[in-house]
Amino acid sequence: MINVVKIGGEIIDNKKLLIYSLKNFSKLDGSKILVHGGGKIADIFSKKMGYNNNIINGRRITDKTTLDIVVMTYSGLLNKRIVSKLQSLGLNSIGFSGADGNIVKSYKRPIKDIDYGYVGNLNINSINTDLIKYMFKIGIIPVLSPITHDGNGNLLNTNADTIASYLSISLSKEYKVILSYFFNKIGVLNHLNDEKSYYSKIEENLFKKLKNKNIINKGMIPKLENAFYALKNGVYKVTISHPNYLNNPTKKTIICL
Ligand SMILES: Nc1ncnc2c1ncn2[C@@H]1O[C@H](COP(=O)(O)OP(=O)(O)O)[C@@H](O)[C@H]1O
Ligand SMILES: CC(=O)N[C@@H](CCC(=O)OP(=O)(O)O)C(=O)O
Repeated sequence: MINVVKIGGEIIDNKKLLIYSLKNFSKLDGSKILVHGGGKIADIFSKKMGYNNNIINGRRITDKTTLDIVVMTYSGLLNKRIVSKLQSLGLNSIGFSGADGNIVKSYKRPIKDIDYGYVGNLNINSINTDLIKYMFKIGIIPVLSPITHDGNGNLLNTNADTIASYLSISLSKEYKVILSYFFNKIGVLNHLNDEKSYYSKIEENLFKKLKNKNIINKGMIPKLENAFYALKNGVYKVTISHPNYLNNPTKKTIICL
C-alpha cells in the first residue's frame, strides 16, 4: 500500500495547519510520498514583486517572470521548508522537482482558447517512478514540488493536483494506491461558507452539475478533474479532506465513479 498525499497553498501558508498535516501524514502506514503546491504563496511573492496574478479555471498564466517566481517559491523555499518540518518530526525526506531524477517530464500546454504560457501538461508516460521506488526501498520520503521539465532544458509550472493524480496512476501499476488531497475545508461544499454542506461522496455527473451552477469553481475544478481521472485509471481510493479528519472515514469527500 502506498499513500500519496497532496497539500496545497492554503495549508502550507498556515504554520499550525502545515505541521498538523505533516504530523497526520507521518502516522500513515507504509511507504508514502508528499506532493505539494503553494499557489497562495506564489500569489503573495508575485504581488510583492509588483506582478499581477492571472489564474483562469484554477491554472496560473505563467509568463517568463512568473515562471522564475514559481520555481523559486515551489522548488526552493516551500519544498525545503516542508522537508525541514518533516525532518523535525523524525521523517527522513528528500525534496525533488519533477526535473530531478527525471521524475516528471511534461510538455508545454498547447494553446487552445487560452495561452497559459510556461505551463506543463502531463501524459500517461510522464512519470518515472524508478527513483521514487528506490526511495521507498531505503525508507526516505520523497517530497515533490509542482515544477516539471520538458526534456529540452525547460522548466514548466504544473498543477500540483495533476502531478499527484498521474503519480498515483503510475504507482498503481505495481501497488495499491490511496490518493488524499488535503486542503483547508472539510471536503467539496455546496455552500462555500458552510462546512456542514459537504458532500460525503461525489460522482462525475454531480460534479458537472455543480460546476455548471458555479457551486464548484476555481482550484476545485482541476482538483476534481484529476481526482476522477485517478480513480478511472487504477487508483484504489481518492479523497478530498481537511487534514484534521485523515482517519475519520465520514468527514471527507470520497470520489466515486
Ligand atoms: N464547492 C467547493 N467546495 C470547496 N472548495 C471550493 C468549492 N468551489 C471552489 N472551491 C475553492 O477551491 C479551493 C481549493 O482548490 P485549490 O485552490 O486548488 O486548493 P489547494 O491549493 O488549497 O489545494 C478552495 O479553497 C475553495 O476556495
Ligand atoms: C499551472 C498551475 O496553475 N500551477 C500551479 C502550481 C502550484 C499549485 O498547484 O498550488 P496549489 O496546490 O496550492 O493550488 C500554480 O502555479 O498555482
